Amino acid sequence: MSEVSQSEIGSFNTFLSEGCKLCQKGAKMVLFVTGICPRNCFYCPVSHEKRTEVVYANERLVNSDQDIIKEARQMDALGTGITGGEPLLRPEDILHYIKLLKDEFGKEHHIHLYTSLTPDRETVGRLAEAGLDEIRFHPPADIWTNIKKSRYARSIEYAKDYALQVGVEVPAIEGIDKIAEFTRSVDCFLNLNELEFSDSNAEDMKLRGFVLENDISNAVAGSQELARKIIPVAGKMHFCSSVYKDAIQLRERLIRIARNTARDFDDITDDGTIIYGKIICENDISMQKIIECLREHEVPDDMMKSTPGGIETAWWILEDLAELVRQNAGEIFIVERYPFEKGLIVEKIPV
Ligand SMILES: C[S@@+](CC[C@H](N)C(=O)[O-])C[C@H]1O[C@@H](n2cnc3c(N)ncnc32)[C@H](O)[C@@H]1O
Ligand code: SF4
Repeated sequence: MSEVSQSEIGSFNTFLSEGCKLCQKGAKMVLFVTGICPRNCFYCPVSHEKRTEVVYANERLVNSDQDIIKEARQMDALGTGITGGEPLLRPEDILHYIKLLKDEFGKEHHIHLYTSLTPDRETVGRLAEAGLDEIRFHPPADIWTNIKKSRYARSIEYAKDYALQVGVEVPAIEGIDKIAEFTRSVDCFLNLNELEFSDSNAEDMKLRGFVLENDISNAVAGSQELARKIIPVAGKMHFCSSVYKDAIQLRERLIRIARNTARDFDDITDDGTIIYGKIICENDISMQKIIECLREHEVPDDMMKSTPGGIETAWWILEDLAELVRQNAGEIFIVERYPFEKGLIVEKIPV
């Protein structure tokens, strides 16, 4: 057995694909291409609203190529994971997006694709030629016992012929021992996701007797243990825990966005949110008076910004000058919010 590395929050692996390494740094953009899918996995996490012909780059609804480029720039993405629904229902769109991202960000921008289909040699060749770096197959659970004789085995061989990094990615449920034997025999990596409850699958999962592991995540009890059991038979494997996915990857992505978009006076927290001071001004005259007051106290112009209805500055400047500013201001606050344009406010503390 290869050496197993573990994180303190449940993930472990003997191998990490390039796509996973970038995802762990929060440097992968998620490009969701069509919510339509011909499969019917009982554990499907795709929300009912998204099961239509939509494209999202992270949480941004995509109406044009520029939306994708903007989102990738905002988070300073080093790569993209293309997911769905079933993205290969839209092969021409996928080829277009791969070329778009490679043209814009260079060959080094790493792209991986999820699919539950079994593309033929020509399709795999076109994906590879467009620049795809990694492909992860998701065979439905009812064929796991016969996977060696399935079309997945063929598609995996095509992908290897075209020098793609190839893996199988499935949730850790009963039957993964068959998948582990298979991935070892064809020498591709195996990614196991800790099975999770979501709004879209909760009813089906409860009916099948699945229960939550604890109160702090959506993880299903027993999924992690199943994954641990197959470490000795799996070759190159990685188990991604629910907490890891939610807590660490999201936090790393927020921190990247914050570093890329924060103004000189924003403080970035360890959670990837930003903190600043906000002065509400009742009219233009009071705004002007406050700007003059800040300047008199040697606050440089790049440490304050006029916004509709107010002025934003560093939280510590606001605290220092609170008594002076208050004479002309409406309310004054310290604000913590997500680092996007119009990002959700986490907390607003009156000063
Ligand atoms: C969300 S799917 C998206 C791409 C595509 N629809 C597919 O299933 O391959 C990506 C991966 O998520 C995992 N997955 C699906 N449902 C899950 C669930 N309820 N809990 C944890 N992982 C899940 C599967 O391992 C799958 O390969
Ligand atoms: S293949 Fe993916 S999108 Fe399709 S039903 Fe299964 S989990 Fe959902």
